[in-house]
Amino acid sequence: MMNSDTIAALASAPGMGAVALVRVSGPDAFTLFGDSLKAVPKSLSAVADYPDRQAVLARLLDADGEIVDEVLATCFHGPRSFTGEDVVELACHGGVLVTRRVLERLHELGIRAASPGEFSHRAFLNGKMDLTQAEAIMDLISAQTELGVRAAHEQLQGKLGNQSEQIRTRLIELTAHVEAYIDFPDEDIDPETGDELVNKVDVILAGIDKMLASSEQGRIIREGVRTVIAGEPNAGKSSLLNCLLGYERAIVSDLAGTTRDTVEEVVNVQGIPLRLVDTAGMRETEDVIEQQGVERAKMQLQQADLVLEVVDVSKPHHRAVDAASVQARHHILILNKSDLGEDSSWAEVEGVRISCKQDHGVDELGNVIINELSMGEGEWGGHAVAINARHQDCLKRARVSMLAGREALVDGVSSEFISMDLRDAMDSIGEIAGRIDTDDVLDQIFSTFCLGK
Ligand SMILES: Nc1nc2c(c(=O)[nH]1)N(C=O)[C@@H](CNc1ccc(C(=O)N[C@@H](CCC(=O)O)C(=O)O)cc1)CN2
Ligand SMILES: Nc1nc2c(ncn2[C@@H]2O[C@H](COP(=O)(O)OP(=O)(O)OP(=O)(O)O)[C@@H](O)[C@H]2O)c(=O)[nH]1
Ligand SMILES: [Mg+2]
Repeated sequence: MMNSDTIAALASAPGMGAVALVRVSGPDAFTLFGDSLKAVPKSLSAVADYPDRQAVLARLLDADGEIVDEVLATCFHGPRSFTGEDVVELACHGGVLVTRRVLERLHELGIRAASPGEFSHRAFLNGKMDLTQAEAIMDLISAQTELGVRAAHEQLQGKLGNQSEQIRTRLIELTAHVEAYIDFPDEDIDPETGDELVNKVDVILAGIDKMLASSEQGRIIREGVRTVIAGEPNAGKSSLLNCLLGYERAIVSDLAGTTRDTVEEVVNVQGIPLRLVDTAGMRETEDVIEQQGVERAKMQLQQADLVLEVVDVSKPHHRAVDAASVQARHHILILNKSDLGEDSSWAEVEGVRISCKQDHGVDELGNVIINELSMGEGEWGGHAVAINARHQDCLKRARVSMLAGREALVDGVSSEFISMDLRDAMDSIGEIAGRIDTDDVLDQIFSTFCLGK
């Protein structure tokens, strides 16, 4: 069992900062130090005697008794620690060489290097947090916007895990009710009870659907919206990218065909991360390099969540982006260069009128984007917890089982079969908080964590 090892890793960023934090966790976290960690206060001889959760000035010594580093050591006596095991945290001097020496010394003492996510994995196995909370830690670290941080914090507090557990509790009650009939094979579920059970199924299904409804928001918060700026050459696509970013990232010129390769940047629009991709203007061309640029633009269009199609509103109506080639669910037409006056052919056309040159209408465009994505405070701000792809998969499977169970109920199928569907649903829901996952699944989830977590 992995938990018999005592492990160590750098918890802070490597090679940076004045102080680096090295975490040691495991059953022998205190004893393995032996005489190698010498507290400055003479009254403290063994690490196990250090006062719980108090920083102690100490010297880490090598095999010859030479100083490896002067550290502040803090002991957390299990189970009251992050992992639930005995933990020693060493606040060392920062710097690549010092921290490397400290880790090497720990390995000499029999403390193994932790793998990515191993601390969180242990915390999970020791019941310190559920799987959604463990996932929230990584979301928190990789959050790109305030909203991302807020959503991760809510999940870390257990909101999502509680929601799924609530559904699971309802399911347990319902299953018990259905299974009460199994012991009496001659007794069918009477119609009145049948209706009552169907209602209960529907309440549970509604709960599942409510959680599922946050999946797009979840993906947007965690990964950002793949936003592709496309249109004909010279329409002002690169100007729009620069406008949204607030600095001159891409080359802008009055020559059609300026942008060749795609240019990618992340921009924060009202708390929502947009992964902006500026592309080459779409046109038939003899230029081989430009042709490749246009090919790349087309490829980007196929992967987009949101397409910002830019046209030059001062010129006669023409659209280079073939609407049929856009698979994105969200598509916004941007009528740029409104400062030059609008050609009458655009009069009836709906879209957002802006001028990148005068920085006019760009804030309004932000509002339109947020509305288009249903990410406004009103729609979204109230319940900042959003599910990830794994949760979505569990919920979808639960949904399928619930629908099968519902059908069986309505058809008056024997309660044994109904109960099997309900139990499948229960298992799928349980996977969200990590109740019944196999070691393989857990290893896979935690291996995506960063080292030291
Ligand atoms: N120095 C340090 N800072 C850190 C962490 C850490 O591990 N070490 N964390 C790592 O991510 C985060 C804090 N998370 C933590 C969560 C729980 C416990 C803990 O000791 N829990 C015990 C005691 C709770 C109590 O006081 O009652 C427990 O759950 O039993 C520690 C850190 C951020 N800052
Ligand atoms: N008057 C006016 N000119 C603009 C506006 N936006 C962009 N331009 C100008 O239009 C020209 C083309 O702008 P770009 O941003 O390079 O256009 P693009 O769509 O990226 O062009 P390609 O990369 O060649 O496909 C530049 O001279 C810009 O200064 C605008 O709102 N008003
Ligand atoms: Mg360009």
